[in-house]
Amino acid sequence: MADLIQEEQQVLGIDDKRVHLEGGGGGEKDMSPATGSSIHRSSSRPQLDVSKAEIQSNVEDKYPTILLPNQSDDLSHLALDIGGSLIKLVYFSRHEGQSDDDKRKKTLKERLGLSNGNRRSFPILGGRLHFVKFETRKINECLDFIHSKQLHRGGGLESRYSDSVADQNAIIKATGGGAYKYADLFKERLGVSLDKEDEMDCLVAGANFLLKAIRHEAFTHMEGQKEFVQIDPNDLFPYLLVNVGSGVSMIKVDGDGKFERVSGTNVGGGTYWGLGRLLTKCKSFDELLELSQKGDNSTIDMLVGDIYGGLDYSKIGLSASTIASSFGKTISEKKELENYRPEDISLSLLRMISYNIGQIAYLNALRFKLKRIFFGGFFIRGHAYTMDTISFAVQYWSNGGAQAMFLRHEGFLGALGAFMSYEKHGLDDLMVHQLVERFPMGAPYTGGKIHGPPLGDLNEKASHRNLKYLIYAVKLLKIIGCVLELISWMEKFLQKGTEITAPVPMTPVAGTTGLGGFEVPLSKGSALRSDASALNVGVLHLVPTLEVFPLLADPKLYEPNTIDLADPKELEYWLTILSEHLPDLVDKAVASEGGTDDAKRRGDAFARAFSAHLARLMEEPSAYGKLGLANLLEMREECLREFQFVDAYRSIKQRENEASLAVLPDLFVELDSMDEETRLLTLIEGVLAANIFDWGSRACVDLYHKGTIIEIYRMSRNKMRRPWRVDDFDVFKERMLGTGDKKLPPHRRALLFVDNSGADIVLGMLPLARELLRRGTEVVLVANSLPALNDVTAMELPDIVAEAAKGDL
Ligand SMILES: Nc1ncnc2c1ncn2[C@@H]1O[C@H](COP(=O)(O)OP(=O)(O)O)[C@@H](O)[C@H]1O
Ligand SMILES: CC(C)(COP(=O)(O)O)[C@@H](O)C(=O)NCCC(=O)O
Ligand SMILES: [Mn+2]
Repeated sequence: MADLIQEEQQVLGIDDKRVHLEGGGGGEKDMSPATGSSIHRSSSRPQLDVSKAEIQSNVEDKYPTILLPNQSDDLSHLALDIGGSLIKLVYFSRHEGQSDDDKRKKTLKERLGLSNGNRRSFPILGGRLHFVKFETRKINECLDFIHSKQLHRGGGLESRYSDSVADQNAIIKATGGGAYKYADLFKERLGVSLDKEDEMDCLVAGANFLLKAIRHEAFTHMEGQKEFVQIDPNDLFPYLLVNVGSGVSMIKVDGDGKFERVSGTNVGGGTYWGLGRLLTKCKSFDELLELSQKGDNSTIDMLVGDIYGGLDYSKIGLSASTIASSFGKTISEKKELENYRPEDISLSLLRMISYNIGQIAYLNALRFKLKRIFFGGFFIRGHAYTMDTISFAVQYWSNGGAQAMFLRHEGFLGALGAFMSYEKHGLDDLMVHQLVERFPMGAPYTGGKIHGPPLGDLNEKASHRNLKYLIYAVKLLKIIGCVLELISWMEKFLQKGTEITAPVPMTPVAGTTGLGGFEVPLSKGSALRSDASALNVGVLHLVPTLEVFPLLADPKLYEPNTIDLADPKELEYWLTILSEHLPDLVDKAVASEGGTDDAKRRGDAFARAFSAHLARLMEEPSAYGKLGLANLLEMREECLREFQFVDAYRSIKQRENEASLAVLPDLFVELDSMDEETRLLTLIEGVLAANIFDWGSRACVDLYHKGTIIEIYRMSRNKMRRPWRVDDFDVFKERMLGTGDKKLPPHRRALLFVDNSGADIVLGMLPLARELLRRGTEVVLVANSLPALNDVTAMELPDIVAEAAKGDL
């Protein structure tokens, strides 16, 4: 067993079977001096330079940092798109723990109670892309934001440069008309120069990047139904990009950097907002959009039926309910503006402009024989009615030949494009799986503390607590997606325990639209959150070391979500499971932090925030993009982490590891008494039997109460009857033991992907690893880098293995 801790032993970190190729040994693909930096290019701007990288390690340091000798602190990380209506910001922040975050790491280390040792570390390289927007007329708020986050100073908050000397040379990439208009203001207020990038170049670069790099970025929206489309990056071009900002640009895109602006219209987002404001006195765009949801446009629009005495004009295919003339009814001399409902005006206007844009887009697609049209720009605003109207126009006029698609990062194309124009960050080289979208889960992660007493006794009956969470969830639901407001709301809520007014999702309205073909979509998917910053666009986490395991039979087909939650029944089932499991999880999380008052408060806040997300998903399954089970579970872990629960199952894992380690020597004796063939079968049966110890499964949790670990393990092992559901044992046996005289050399290296703590790793996987090591095979244990339920993490493995080795005499 001492073999297990020999130098060859490596531990890799994985997130759902995507492997971080990091840590020591041969896994450090991205850091090896030999491979150098694949994203290194010569340019004036610095980037994440991984050439000559090495792991810094000394005996006491369990978390040695990765030294990037060629890495400047000054990562290019902010770009702007200053449009006629809105300023869009895209900025990059490095992952915590990479630079000056050692303090946090120390406390994490202390909290986990980890011992010393000369072990390899698993730092997370990379960073996050954030998306924020401001109204152009409130540019000062934007300047304040940039200043408060020190985004204009190259290295962000952790910048070494503390005064303005370095800033005088700072350059920020900027696009949109405002890059010209406000250049002096930026120089004056922040001391930075705006490096102007062409708006069309940026729109195209942003769209191409998103469509290639983000899974399920594009979707269709027809009659209230959103469907994500997976675009094949090799079959993307040509397409028509329609950016609906203040005005509308239509661009035929033939490749990266290959495009032509073929058309445009001055009837765009600014027209809807401007005319709408004049006609309805609305104070904000969202208010105007919200009004439209309660509108009935048949009081404003002149329908075919109004002209034809209620009849269809079927000869040319027009039904009585088709709009013949937008706003045509308002010619009536008997009525003035105040006699019309603002709701109806807003809907009529929205429909007129959306339909017109859809129609012009189609005509241009026809002109250039383009089948796919992507619509971006903040006019879309993820609004169901807008998207349905555009889709309807495209579909109707093209007879189904062309398809309208929308983008989740709709309004950020230009800003992303400007961001990409920094030559050296190498973002464009990234593969699909290296960007992982994460959503702020509601914790006051800006550094604010959760104040006040825990709300309610955590030992209350589960059902009561479920109900309580549900009520809070409904309240919280009103504000999810609105990060900045959410934080202050959450803090206030926890301080006072009273309801604070928050933006309310709009109620469903159904009615005639005169659109000729479909009704006003229900509020499903159309709820507006009056945020100026967040939409439902998550932060894109850039994880340059996250790779799909290359030795999978077909890595391209790898899909971490084993269950697709697109089926409403499946979704309801899982949301219910997670909801029911919540009180139990909170108890464990609180216990893992010593059951302190602070932990209880955080536990309570976590439960409310997570319930709110569940409720939101129940209402709108695609609120956060395409959803699979793995995403849902990851969301829960993210949420726990945001509420500072570093490892909710820590004490359970410890207990189970100890219990399993205590019986491991007996198991070794039992295994060693067997002949080779029986032992091999018993080992594999053991792997299968031990894997049932999973706290994610209700049935298993019930089982735990019925016996000791070794009893349950033996019972399960004895119950194994071949053939198993997936049974390759005969092939495996032949490879391991050979047939007759034919013996094969041992495997050179085996990667064991390990799952749960306790019996699974100790009684299942380690005996198998030991067997392989005895045969001279190098063994690599591959585990999650971050805790998830009772999963064993890469960081925990060395201690477990060391303990196990003690029992192998
Ligand atoms: N919070 C908001 N304030 C103003 N306009 C908004 C808002 N949200 C969406 N819009 C719509 O988006 C349009 C601006 O879209 P955008 O793509 O940012 O264009 P621009 O680059 O011209 O600012 C506005 O004209 C309006 O129709
Ligand atoms: C001038 C613009 C490129 C500016 O971009 P915006 O701020 O609207 O995003 C755009 O408003 C536009 O394309 N307008 C339409 C002009 C026309 O083709 O008639
Ligand atoms: Mn724009």
